[in-house]
Amino acid sequence: MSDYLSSEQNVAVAAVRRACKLTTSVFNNLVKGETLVKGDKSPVTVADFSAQAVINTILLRAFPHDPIIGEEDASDLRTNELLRTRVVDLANEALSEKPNVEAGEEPSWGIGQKWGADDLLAAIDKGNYEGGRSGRMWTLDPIDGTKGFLRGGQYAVCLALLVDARVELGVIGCPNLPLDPSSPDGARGALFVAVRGHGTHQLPLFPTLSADHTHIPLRMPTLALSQLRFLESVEKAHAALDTNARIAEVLGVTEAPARMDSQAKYAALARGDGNGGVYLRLPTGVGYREKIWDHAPGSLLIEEAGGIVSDSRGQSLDFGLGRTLGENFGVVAAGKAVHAQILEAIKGLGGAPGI
Ligand SMILES: Nc1ncnc2c1ncn2[C@@H]1O[C@H](COP(=O)(O)OS(=O)(=O)O)[C@@H](OP(=O)(O)O)[C@H]1O
Ligand SMILES: [Mg+2]
Ligand SMILES: [Mg+2]
Ligand SMILES: [Mg+2]
Repeated sequence: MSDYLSSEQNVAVAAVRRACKLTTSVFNNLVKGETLVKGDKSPVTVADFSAQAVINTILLRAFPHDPIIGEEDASDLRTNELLRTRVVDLANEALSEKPNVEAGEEPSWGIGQKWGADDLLAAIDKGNYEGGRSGRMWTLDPIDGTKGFLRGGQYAVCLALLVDARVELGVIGCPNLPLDPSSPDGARGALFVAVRGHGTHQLPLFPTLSADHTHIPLRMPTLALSQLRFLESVEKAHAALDTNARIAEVLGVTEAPARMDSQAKYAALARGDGNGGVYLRLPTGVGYREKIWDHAPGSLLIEEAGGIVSDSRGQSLDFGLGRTLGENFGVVAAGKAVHAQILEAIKGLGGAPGI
């Protein structure tokens, strides 16, 4: 582990691990009937709320002055007692487990104890920061790929530290991603840590041996255009998948795309899984603004593994505009050898929705 941001790395890794243990156990005991419908119609589960309660509780005790931009807020919990009780119990189960000293956990982070409902709801609501261009702030997506989570597919618990609108630390827990991409049916649960200037590393999400704390460096493979396989969203509403197919044709990419929910796509790309080579997320043309917690940690995973991330027009992602990426549209994440050619191909399709 690099010395730069070492205490932030320790705290973020511990918080993400505890949240992933919680989401895994919620899934195993699921519970499909407990899905809520939010105003935006996206499914929100007890796991989202309790994972945000766990991570924010830890961040608030470890770094009391850092604001947090989190996806969820506690308003549904204030009016729904059954849901509130479930979330409080789940969060406390995850928080009260005694600190794992070998993994660097400390009691002063609010772990090894139980918290009251008021404290936990307040912790969730601490994720309401508006963001901005200066200072330190965390972004949190307690479950990215909610739909993937519910269908037993890929999802990710995603945390990032921004300093003056630049991502300096990204931590992503992927409970359902194979630890070793060459054995897709082997052990699942991978944790990814990227630190600006210090690379992207992988380690087991649920360590059992001391050796499991060893960070393994990741480097994106150099692939030619003809070798690429597109990584893309599962949900048609989230990206213009038809346009991806046209771009594949223009570029001579013949492999069928791999569809995967969540920022697990960035992790798989950073690791070079199945000759990924590019993650293409083109806007669907409905004016959707991407949320910063959906891309902050993932984009650093790619940059620190040697790749390039931009929007679909070639602009850098701007994390300093608030809770959304503002005038950035879509995302193109790819290896250095092919990123520019992919942007050219997108430009060539000028009339496609949202481009
Ligand atoms: N219309 C639209 N366009 C683009 N993106 C959207 C849109 N609506 C939602 N979202 C965000 O997509 C996040 C899910 O990530 P993915 O698209 O990579 O996964 S998947 O397609 O759902 O499988 C998802 O994150 P979670 O809500 O955390 O699951 C959303 O923030
Ligand atoms: Mg959501
Ligand atoms: Mg998300
Ligand atoms: Mg989410």
